[in-house]
Amino acid sequence: MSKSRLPSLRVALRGDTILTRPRFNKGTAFTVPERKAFGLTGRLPYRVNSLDEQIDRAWNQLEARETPIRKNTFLQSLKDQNWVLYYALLKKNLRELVPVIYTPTEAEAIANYSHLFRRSEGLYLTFPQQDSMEEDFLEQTKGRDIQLFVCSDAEAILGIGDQGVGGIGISAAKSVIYTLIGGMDPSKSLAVTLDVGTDNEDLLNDSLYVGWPQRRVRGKEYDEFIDKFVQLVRKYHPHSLLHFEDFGVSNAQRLLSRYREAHSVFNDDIQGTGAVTLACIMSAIGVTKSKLSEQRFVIYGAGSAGLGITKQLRDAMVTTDGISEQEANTKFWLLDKFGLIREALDGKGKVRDGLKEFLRKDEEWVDVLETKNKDGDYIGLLDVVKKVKPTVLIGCSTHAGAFTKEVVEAMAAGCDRPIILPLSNPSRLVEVDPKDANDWTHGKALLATGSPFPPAKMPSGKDYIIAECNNALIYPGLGFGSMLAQSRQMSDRMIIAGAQRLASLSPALKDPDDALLPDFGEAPEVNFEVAVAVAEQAIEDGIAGVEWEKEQVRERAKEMMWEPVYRDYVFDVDGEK
Ligand SMILES: NC(=O)C1=CN([C@@H]2O[C@H](COP(=O)(O)OP(=O)(O)OC[C@H]3O[C@@H](n4cnc5c(N)ncnc54)[C@H](O)[C@@H]3O)[C@@H](O)[C@H]2O)C=CC1
Ligand SMILES: CC(=O)C(=O)O
Ligand SMILES: [Mg+2]
Repeated sequence: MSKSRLPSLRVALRGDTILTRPRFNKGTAFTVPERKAFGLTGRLPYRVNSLDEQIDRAWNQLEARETPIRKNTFLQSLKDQNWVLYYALLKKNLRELVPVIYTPTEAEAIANYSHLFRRSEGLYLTFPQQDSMEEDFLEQTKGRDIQLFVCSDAEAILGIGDQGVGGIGISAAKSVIYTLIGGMDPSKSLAVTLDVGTDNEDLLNDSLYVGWPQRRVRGKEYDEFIDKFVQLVRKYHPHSLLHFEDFGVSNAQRLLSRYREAHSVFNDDIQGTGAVTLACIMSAIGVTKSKLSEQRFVIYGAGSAGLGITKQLRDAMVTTDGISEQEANTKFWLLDKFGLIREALDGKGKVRDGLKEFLRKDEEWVDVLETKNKDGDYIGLLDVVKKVKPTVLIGCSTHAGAFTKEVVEAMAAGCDRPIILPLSNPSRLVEVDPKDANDWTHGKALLATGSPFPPAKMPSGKDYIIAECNNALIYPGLGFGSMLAQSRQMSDRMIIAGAQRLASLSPALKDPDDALLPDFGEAPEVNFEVAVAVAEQAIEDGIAGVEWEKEQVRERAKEMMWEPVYRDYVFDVDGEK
């Protein structure tokens, strides 16, 4: 997919300034004529390096750091110095380094944000400073063609909860993935933290905490603060994509519904996770040779991800199998902290609004309740698995180890090839180690996890590759496709088109013993295909903002993709800075 040589870039910065701007800095790769033109001859050692040589040196330095978190901080520094080198190094070692800059290691970096802090990145919008929000916003965005904002209020970072201002880490990591895997020009995206305080006691009591050390603002004040930010995005960058990440469950769906008609808004935990899980399930039912509507789904953890997955699967079932929405709803059993979500819990503050469509009838559970003592009306996962005999079990609960041996064995007793997706991140929060699920089901389970895991062993001795069912395998393509088509919305049809394209690339389609999803090492090629499908769908549905035709999508996508290669620079006082 590599492009032919790019035209020279006219740059207005020189001397120390160009060396300290990661977008332009090439370090020892500045050529002799560039060193002369930009006042760098005396500022750099003699030898001119190629990008490959720089990658080798950076890799050696990285290898010398022994722990993942130290590698993460090294890479963070490299990103602050030289974007081309940073992305080229990551691209060359994608499978090894994505876990270092994303889940699981980024969770540790975020949890220690204030202690590891070296340099700011992105846009910090803080509740008590909202009077200057427009000014602060324009300071970083004026004159820039920002096409993507990735924002978080950090209430539910991965599975590690409220991380206050450290949430900038997830916005930044998700932005990096957009570039690395989706081909997004990093100068056209901005990571944003919406610091509305934190309810994390450890952070509130930490004298080194760098965020606003107050309890979280909620209700009307919160909504107004978020709205102020969204309106700035709409006013100054009407064609941008606004990506919401790791908001708390009480706000995530609400904000998505509020803004999705008005702007191209995307909630990754709801829609991205729904899309990648749909693709994974489509691949798994290809192996079991059954239809979506023939599955019985147990979803453990009915928060943003759980509900996003449920709705995505339900909608796909209606579209692909032609059943009614009402009938499709009956294929799901959702559990949350209070156990199975059923009628008796409704009205007691135990069922969130979005879940009401999926309430199970109490009368179905009379026999199970009879086996419990008088006050015990908690219907847990094992009860549900034994009675429902699910074909699919999905975990997005943050409850480590919830899929016990008993649960997994009960599931395997109820169907031939149980589809088990413990999706909670980071790795330590996984509902079941896939190796155990594989052993307990004698290699019958079809497995995928949210963070990377090593292969399991099939009874034949063959490796079973554990697919990584993480929204990062699809959201860069969804976002890139939407931006490419300048779509006014990220529609459900665009998301389904992306998920179908991803599913069509699954290794398990060719070999049922292979992984349920493509390897992360192939994520750039896979996301390119997803982006093409998404843009084609937007054009077909008449919601794209471009003049060109569906047949041109592929070519346009190639032209728009950013690649980590050095361009030749020409000094020009009116050039870029
Ligand atoms: N693989 C992937 O692509 C993704 C994975 N996730 C992971 O899924 C998990 C949940 O994320 P979100 O949905 O964003 O969080 P969330 O906070 O919106 O949802 C978590 C839900 O689990 C419930 N829960 C907590 N303890 C439980 C228990 N013991 N039993 C049953 N339910 C319980 C909570 O009440 C809540 O409703 C996290 O670990 C996150 O990292 C989230 C998004 C994408
Ligand atoms: C992957 C992701 O978005 C999460 O764990 O929250
Ligand atoms: Mg997330």
